[in-house]
Amino acid sequence: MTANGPQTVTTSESSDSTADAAMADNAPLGSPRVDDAVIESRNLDVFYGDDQALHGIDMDIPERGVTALIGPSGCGKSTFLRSINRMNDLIDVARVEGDLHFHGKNVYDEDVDPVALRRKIGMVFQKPNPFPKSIFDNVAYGLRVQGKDDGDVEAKVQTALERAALFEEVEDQLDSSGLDLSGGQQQRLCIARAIAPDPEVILMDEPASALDPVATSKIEDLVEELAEEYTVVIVTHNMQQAARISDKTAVFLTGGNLVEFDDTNKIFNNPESDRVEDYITGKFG
Ligand SMILES: Nc1ncnc2c1ncn2[C@@H]1O[C@H](COP(=O)(O)OP(=O)(O)OP(=O)(O)O)[C@@H](O)[C@H]1O
Repeated sequence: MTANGPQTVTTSESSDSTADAAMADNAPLGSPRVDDAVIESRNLDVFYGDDQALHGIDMDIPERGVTALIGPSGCGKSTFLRSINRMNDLIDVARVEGDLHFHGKNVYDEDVDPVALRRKIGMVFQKPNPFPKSIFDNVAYGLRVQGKDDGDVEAKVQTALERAALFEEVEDQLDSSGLDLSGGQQQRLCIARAIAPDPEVILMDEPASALDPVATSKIEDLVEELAEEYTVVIVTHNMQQAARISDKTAVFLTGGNLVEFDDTNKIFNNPESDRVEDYITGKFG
């Protein structure tokens, strides 16, 4: 943890009844706990300076499948996503309290190396951001950082490009710049770059919002395929997209609260909360 990095207060093992009551008050509707959780958020608060962006987030993310984070602008979806692999460490004023467990280990413990963590929990951003390097070098980048630049690198690059549904389109131009690809291809290249180091979890922050409908549909198909092997957590503004591709949906609402978390079918067809129903049906956005 850097001097400017987030501070952590461990609260999940507290037996203090007041703390338990406070957590219960904040508990989202639906089924925030799952049996096969790979990520467990417990009473997670995130602050930017004096402003609190997330309040007591309590949520389990199951292994494999797609978990969608939805909600109006500014409700803290990206902040929560970045908390999972400690990308908020890179924001000087960000501070995290509470626990975020990955396979039972709090990622904010002092002995966790955030760089190693991000190899296990990769990230794809809203705007495709390939490096100004060749297609091959973009995908090989993570492997080289890991010191895995052995004889296997070519095979691993090919596998990652295949998994990202891009290999057939670029196999004759692996030495060309990644920046010469179309927007949709660039985003699939970024997905290939994220999966080359063989992560377990892929975080996606509105990965299709900068793309046209055809490229968006390819990304959606790809997300569903990847979810057979990886745990995918995706932020999206597009409710139809969340309904189409996710298994679980978390609804955050203004003020940084997780209001409801449940199976996607339940959230979209029969939510517990009236506010979630109003949001889903477009009464506010
Ligand atoms: N780097 C930052 N510094 C200060 N405040 C921030 C920072 N990033 C986000 N915030 C604030 O935290 C709150 C949550 O923002 P966040 O981007 O997580 O919301 P979001 O739901 O992902 O929004 P959007 O859908 O518009 O991307 C907002 O009030 C935002 O202004």
